[in-house]
Amino acid sequence: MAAALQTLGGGIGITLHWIAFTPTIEQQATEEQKKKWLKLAQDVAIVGAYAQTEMGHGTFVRGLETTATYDPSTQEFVINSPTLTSTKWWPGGLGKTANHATVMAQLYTRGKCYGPHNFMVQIRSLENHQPCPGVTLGDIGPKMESNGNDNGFARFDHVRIPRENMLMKFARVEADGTYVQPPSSKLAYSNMVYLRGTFVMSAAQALASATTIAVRYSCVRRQSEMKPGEPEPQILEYQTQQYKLFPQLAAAYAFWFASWFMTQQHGSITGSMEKGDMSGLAELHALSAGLKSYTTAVTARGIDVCRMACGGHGYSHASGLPALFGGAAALCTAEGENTVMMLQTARYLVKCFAQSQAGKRLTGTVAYLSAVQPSPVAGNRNMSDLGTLVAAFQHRAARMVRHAAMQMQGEMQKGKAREDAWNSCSVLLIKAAEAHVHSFVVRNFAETVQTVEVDESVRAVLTSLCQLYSLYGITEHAGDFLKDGYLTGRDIDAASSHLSAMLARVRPDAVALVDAFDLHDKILRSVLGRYDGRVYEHLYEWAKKSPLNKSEVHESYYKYLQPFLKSNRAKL
Ligand SMILES: CCCCC/C=C/C(=O)SCCNC(=O)CCNC(=O)[C@H](O)C(C)(C)COP(=O)(O)OP(=O)(O)OC[C@H]1O[C@@H](n2cnc3c(N)ncnc32)[C@H](O)[C@@H]1OP(=O)(O)O
Ligand SMILES: Cc1cc2nc3c(=O)[nH]c(=O)nc-3n(C[C@H](O)[C@H](O)[C@H](O)COP(=O)(O)OP(=O)(O)OC[C@H]3O[C@@H](n4cnc5c(N)ncnc54)[C@H](O)[C@@H]3O)c2cc1C
Repeated sequence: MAAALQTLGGGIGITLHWIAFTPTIEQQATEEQKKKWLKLAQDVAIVGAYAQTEMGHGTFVRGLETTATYDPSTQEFVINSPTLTSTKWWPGGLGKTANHATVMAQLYTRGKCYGPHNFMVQIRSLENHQPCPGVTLGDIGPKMESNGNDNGFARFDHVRIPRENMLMKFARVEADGTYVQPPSSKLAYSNMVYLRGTFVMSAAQALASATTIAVRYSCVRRQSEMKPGEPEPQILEYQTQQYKLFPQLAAAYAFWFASWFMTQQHGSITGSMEKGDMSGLAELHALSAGLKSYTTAVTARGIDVCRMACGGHGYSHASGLPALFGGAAALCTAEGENTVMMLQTARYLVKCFAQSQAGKRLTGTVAYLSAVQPSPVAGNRNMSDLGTLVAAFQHRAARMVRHAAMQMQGEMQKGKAREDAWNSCSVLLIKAAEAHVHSFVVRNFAETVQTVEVDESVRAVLTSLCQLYSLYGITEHAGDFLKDGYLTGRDIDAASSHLSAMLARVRPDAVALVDAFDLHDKILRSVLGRYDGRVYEHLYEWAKKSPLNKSEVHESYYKYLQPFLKSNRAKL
């Protein structure tokens, strides 16, 4: 559902009801509260927004200014927006659609602040949809994309809600105002972890859509002469076109497989957390934050590569690519800005590295950090072997994590405070965390293709795609692999020539590989990416529907151009 809604460009008022509001009830409400709100939400008898971000703070959740102050005399919370910057700003559907919102606010009880917690607040009347007393609501105005979604603002003027409206699955406030701690203070953020995980699938779907459009169009479009006098070839025959598109196609597959892993990991770790075992929370957070950041960033860049690969027609809204880009750009910022998210992954990696140095054997997605040897053994590597490629990515990531962590340690030994050392190493840390996530995506891709049992030929083509993805990553980041001599210049040359071979090998299957995404024309909404390939006829039909073509002579002619031309002619 989440990915399907985001395919609509994250673009309708009810999107956040499904992807954030309802899951927040599922994850943060007690059984009693679920009985009250979950069915209403599932049946859309109430419509909700997820109201966390404020005008002044999005990233720094601890810095939110909205307050929820408990009043034991009435057993109510008072929700208040004390400053302009505390105005809730951005939540999807908040402006005009929602009549309820889960509101993240600083919880005060018995004079003490316990940090951000979630509260269920009714914001509009269920009778006439007018804002409830004390609530000011509105839309924040046009955005880069997703303008069918009324991202909104909300201000609360001492709005009273019953005590039972605090989502109390983890933390509680008793009737007398006693605060009961949750098993982990970060459980109030569990819905963000969930949503970040779903963004990985949204990224995969967006990149799959863009590559479907660009690969299909590249088979329809013919341009130039490859050999003098011969018919114009399909532009997909040009190696440079394949080099633009096939790495994006491979990344779309890699991200689907990563999203499957993420979903499975989320289910298994949250299952353990339900039983009181919180040990997987840090890894789940680090993995979801890093994957969200990496996949959405690569997707946004990849969609733009697809746009340019479609030449002039790619720039037209008829291609569907500008809208896809706008949607992917939102994924880079929403649900945790990408740099900030990658730094969270780096934070986890630095901790794991320190544990490994102290002799602890690491497990899960970071196990390789203790297994990889710091001193590389150079040699003639078989750069078409998937095992070799996976090992190379792990070595690169382990070296970069070690380098960033040691650099930080060095700065601290020279007397810098930890926070200052962190900031001055944060570019290195980001790169190390990206290398870690990249290495995870490669390994997961390689492991997934090995499990394909249905058909030998399907496994073969997916293996080629996985090799292509890995070799492209190595040639793009050659310096990282060469730095400590793990790969040699000859290895990189071998990687480049294997990559060229893979481009040629994937070419005959390229259309089948995008058709396999099974994206209906109604979902793609692209003239260039039509399944039937009838691009030119439909481009002409599409243009005829342009609002400027409603009349033969546009009204602006009579208003501006005609008098202007007349006066110019009179001067002659
Ligand atoms: C396009 C269509 C749909 C769009 C839908 C969009 C919806 C939204 O955008 S909803 C709003 C989303 N907002 C965010 O995602 C806010 C991002 N910020 C944060 O999540 C956090 O504040 C933070 C990750 C930036 C951390 O803040 P910080 O104040 O520096 O650290 P804390 O004191 O809060 O954390 C200390 C400790 O806890 C770990 N941690 C942080 N978050 C989580 C988490 N979700 N789960 C588990 N653990 C978490 C953090 O790593 C620290 O760990 P230690 O290193 O062990 O101390
Ligand atoms: C399309 C869209 C939909 C959204 N929907 C919702 C919604 O439904 N509900 C909701 O509550 N919110 C929503 N948001 C808000 C969104 O969650 C925030 O915009 C996002 O978390 C980023 O926070 P920010 O705007 O404060 O960015 P900022 O943190 O101000 O980022 C600005 C810059 O500062 C940098 N920066 C900030 N902190 C650090 C740091 N610690 N270290 C290094 N660099 C840093 C960032 O990397 C970035 O370059 C939405 C946003 C968008 C764009």
